[in-house]
Amino acid sequence: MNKRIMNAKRFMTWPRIINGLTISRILLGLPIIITLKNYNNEVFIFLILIAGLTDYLDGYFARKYDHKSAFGAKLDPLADKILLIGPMIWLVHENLVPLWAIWLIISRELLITCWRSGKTSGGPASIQAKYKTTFQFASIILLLWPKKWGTIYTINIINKIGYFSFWIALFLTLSSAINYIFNQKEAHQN
Ligand SMILES: O=P(O)(O)OC[C@H](O)CO
Repeated sequence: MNKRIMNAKRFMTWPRIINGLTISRILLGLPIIITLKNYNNEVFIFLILIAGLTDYLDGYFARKYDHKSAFGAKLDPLADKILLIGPMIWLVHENLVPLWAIWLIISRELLITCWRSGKTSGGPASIQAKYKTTFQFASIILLLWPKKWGTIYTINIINKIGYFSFWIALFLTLSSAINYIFNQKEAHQN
């Protein structure tokens, strides 16, 4: 086999691919903010969906190839937070959600990051927290749905579903934090 291909294969180990996917999600945070600032919501949706895909794939590969690690358990939720905090602040900027709700979410995310940093296991994400992140993603996407992608009527409905999802996300954000802190055995390793 060609030496270069062999070297590339040796470099592309599963832990590197998994962490690479997670880090790419962090890096997507900046272009995502720039697209929002430029009101380019079409590209924003495209980028955030790619970020969502990396979130799915890093977890999928970690489970499939049994490469779960404490480092990965800490990095993966942190990447989600770094990615989503920008669009959440943007929701306030656009008067789509109240400032106090985003303050609660950001405070919770900082608190749980601090809690997780002290865990030797990495404090793997609970199922409830995974739903929380899914609802955060979904509400951001639906609230910032491009105006060109539908009629006034359909956009209005999409935005309303997004607004409703946002409150579910807030509820899950707070309740999952309470479960982490008071019921730590419920956390799942996946
Ligand atoms: O609530 P956390 O900090 O456990 O984060 C959950 C992750 O974002 C799920 O992928």
